[in-house]
Amino acid sequence: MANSYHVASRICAKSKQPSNLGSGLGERRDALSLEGLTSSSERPLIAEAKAGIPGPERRQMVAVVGGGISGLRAAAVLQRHGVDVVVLEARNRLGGRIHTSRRADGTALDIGAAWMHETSQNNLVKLIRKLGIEYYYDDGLALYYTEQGRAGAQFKAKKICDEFADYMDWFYTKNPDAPDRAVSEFMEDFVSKHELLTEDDRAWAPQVIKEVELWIGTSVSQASAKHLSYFVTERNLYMKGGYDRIVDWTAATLNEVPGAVRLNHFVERVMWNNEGQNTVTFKNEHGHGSIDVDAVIVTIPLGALHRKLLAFEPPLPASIQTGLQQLSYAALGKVFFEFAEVFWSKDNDQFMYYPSPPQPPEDEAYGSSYSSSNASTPPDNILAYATVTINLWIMTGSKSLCVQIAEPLTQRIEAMDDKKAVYSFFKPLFNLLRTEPHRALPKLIGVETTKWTLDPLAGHGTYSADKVGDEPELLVDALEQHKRSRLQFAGEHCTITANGCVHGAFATGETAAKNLLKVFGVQYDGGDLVSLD
Ligand SMILES: Cc1cc2nc3c(=O)[nH]c(=O)nc-3n(C[C@H](O)[C@H](O)[C@H](O)COP(=O)(O)OP(=O)(O)OC[C@H]3O[C@@H](n4cnc5c(N)ncnc54)[C@H](O)[C@@H]3O)c2cc1C
Repeated sequence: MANSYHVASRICAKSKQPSNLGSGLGERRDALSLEGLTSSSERPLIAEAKAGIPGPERRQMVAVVGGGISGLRAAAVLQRHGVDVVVLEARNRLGGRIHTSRRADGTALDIGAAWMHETSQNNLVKLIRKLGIEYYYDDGLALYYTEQGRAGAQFKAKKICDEFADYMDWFYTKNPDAPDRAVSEFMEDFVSKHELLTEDDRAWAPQVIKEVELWIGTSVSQASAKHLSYFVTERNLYMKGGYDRIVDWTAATLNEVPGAVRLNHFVERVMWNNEGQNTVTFKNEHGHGSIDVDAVIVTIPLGALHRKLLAFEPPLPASIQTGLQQLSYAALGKVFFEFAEVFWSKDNDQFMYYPSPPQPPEDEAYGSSYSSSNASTPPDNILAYATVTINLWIMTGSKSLCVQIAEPLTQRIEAMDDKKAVYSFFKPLFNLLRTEPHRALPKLIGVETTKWTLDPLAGHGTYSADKVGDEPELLVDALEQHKRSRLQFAGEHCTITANGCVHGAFATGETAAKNLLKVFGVQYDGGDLVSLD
């Protein structure tokens, strides 16, 4: 997630079934009740829309594959310009990787996106007041922890990470053709050559840089040094009132048109060409069906495209295929723990934990301030990983913590069904977060784990990430080359600016719609409150 930060201070199987796996914590079944029409009744509807008026005055019909924020925005912009749209969404809800779970009292809990990032440039912020959405800027100071407890002076290692990020940026600007390297490898090199660092600095800076794992969703041993965006200045706005409010606003005009939004429609195949005869085949509860349209916008996640969840006939242009391959997909996980009492600091928005440096050989260890444990192997529990724990007591008023983790740990934890085992794994972290007078941890009320990595409709992950060797601009360049095509793509992976983010995805939906308006010869109206230009 190049230009954003998910925590705080800082992109066929024809027979594949829709899984409707909810990515955790229950699907929202009630919000949109439009059930898919049967394939037999769809055909006359579409045929009606396309029939009769030849030439430019005939209304165009666009199929949007996927009802996440990018697909909904694309469809809404086209609809506003008089284009007929049909959004085909495989799940029983809209929003995709925006998924708000609501309690009986209305309290919102976001299982997917939870923050608006880059708030100074993010036009979606304008919807906060307009829609009266409760929000919280989590600018409060974080507390830092290591295996030994609350962190001390060694956390000037954070400043060394800032210096390292500056250095990487400068290095690749000066040497654009230098080979890409893993962030962790580059960091080891940096600290070993830096003459003015102490032993502590050299040991801890590579641990502290792991904090970026919680923004990008992948480990520093996989992350690209060349493309790492390291942001520490932006503000982040927590969507206390629930991100689904933004989805509902985006989908509002679509929901007014019967048949424009079809849930439980799993698209299997897109047959496309640039002459205007495009066909989308799908599966729903009634069986298989197809829709003939003038153009198609595909918004399924990058991870789903990688796994060929959807077939294209003819195959995609080579440049788009290459672009898709040269961008990776990552997995941020969230684990929610509810307790009977708040035993952690009520004053801090979040708690950052850094794992101990690897133990040096015995004869070098004397006098060092590495791990207090004598184990030469890291513990097989949460203390071996960098985590950020979100204080939901402050955010939502619930006696809950949300621990955010990155791959490969995300896959491991999300595959665990035994909640007791999950709690045991995380307990050492909670012991560190205890404040007086809590000598023992209070009763655990509940544990919930996200399931994005088990979800084919989310591409078995959460958002795009630049891993070593990736060339993220290739996909964006390829999409630009094909901007007059009747097959468009949108989604968080289709942008460099704000990629991986809700506002980035939203903007790509608008861009895909504008591209098709040009193809159709329809004048763009200049945009609305939240348009980028
Ligand atoms: C855990 C997590 C935390 C995040 N945190 C943040 C955050 O704090 N801030 C932020 O800005 N962003 C965050 N993001 C990223 C953000 O949620 C996404 O970038 C954005 O929602 C993606 O929107 P999209 O339209 O590109 O894709 P999606 O929302 O994934 O929409 C694609 C849709 O296509 C559907 N689909 C898939 N296959 C088919 C098919 N064959 N037929 C029909 N439909 C199909 C899917 O069900 C889905 O609804 C987070 C994401 C996750 C998962």
